[in-house]
Amino acid sequence: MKNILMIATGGTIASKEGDLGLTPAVTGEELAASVPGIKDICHLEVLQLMNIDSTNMRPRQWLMIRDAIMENYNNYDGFVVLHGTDTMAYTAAALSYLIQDSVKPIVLTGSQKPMANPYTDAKINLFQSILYAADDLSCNVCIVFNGKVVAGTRGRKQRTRSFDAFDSMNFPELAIIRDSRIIRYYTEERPAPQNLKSYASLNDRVFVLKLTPEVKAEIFDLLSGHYDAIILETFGIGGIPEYDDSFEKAIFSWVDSGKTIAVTTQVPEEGCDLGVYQVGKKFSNHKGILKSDDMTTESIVAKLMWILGQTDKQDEIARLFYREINHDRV
Ligand SMILES: NC(=O)C[C@H](N)C(=O)O
Repeated sequence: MKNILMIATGGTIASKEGDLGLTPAVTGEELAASVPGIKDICHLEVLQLMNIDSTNMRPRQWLMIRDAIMENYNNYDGFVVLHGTDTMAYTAAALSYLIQDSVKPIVLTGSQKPMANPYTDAKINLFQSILYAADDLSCNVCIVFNGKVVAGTRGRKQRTRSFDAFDSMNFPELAIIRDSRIIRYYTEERPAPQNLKSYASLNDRVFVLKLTPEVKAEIFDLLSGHYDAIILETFGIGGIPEYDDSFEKAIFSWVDSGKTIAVTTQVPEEGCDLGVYQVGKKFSNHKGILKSDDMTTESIVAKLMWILGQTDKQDEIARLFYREINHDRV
């Protein structure tokens, strides 16, 4: 029987109604005890790492989760991280970069309703996550939620209330789970155990700038003292205003000074291509401007924090950015 470590971090799944609203209060042990059938699948142990709403989850907590997994890596066959849904896509992406080529699955899950709610989705999500983590064919970082298995770099919280909270963006779901049956849509290449790579540093000076009509390019100057990288969410497939030259100047001087910029789109699906319209093309081949193609913004944030935690050399930043990791870009 497989040994699975469940790492509890909080979220709605662990929440109770208090005077000020829902807040995490239930332990991982109590959550596991609420779900029938776990003993038939695996031997489960629980580590209570923190108990927070994922709104309060930051890179320092991503590193704590990463450390908990790496410290226990040799003693378990798989890991389930209980996590709030609001920032789960960021954490799943961050873990995808911090722990690469893991033959042992690292599964994130949570719920839209607390475990104690009579109509909760917590039991099935927890059960199916453990089932997936204990399956021989599972590997790498993923989200298991509402019967879907989504690669850790492709998740997005798309709905605030429904049980179907997560979608897999611009990439097929890896599998679906119906009751206790895993139906795989995608055969993952299983990494060789000796190829496991883990990283322990992040640079959190990464900012997402969404273009809106009339936003001022001076924002780049205001950001430069605080951030090393900007992720620019352009219009459509890659439009950047050219009614004057302010954006061109701001963007070129940002990258020419050695800082990082990754260009993406604010449209949720199908990705970015700066080369299509005149309003993007001049940025498409300028040295240092990174093209995000079909990556999610959550993954770009985590990837740049990981890359800038390893290097500040522009060529190396580009090399790592364009390397496909856990299906983050095709
Ligand atoms: N459904 C949830 O888990 C939402 C909660 N606010 C969290 O992200 O921690």
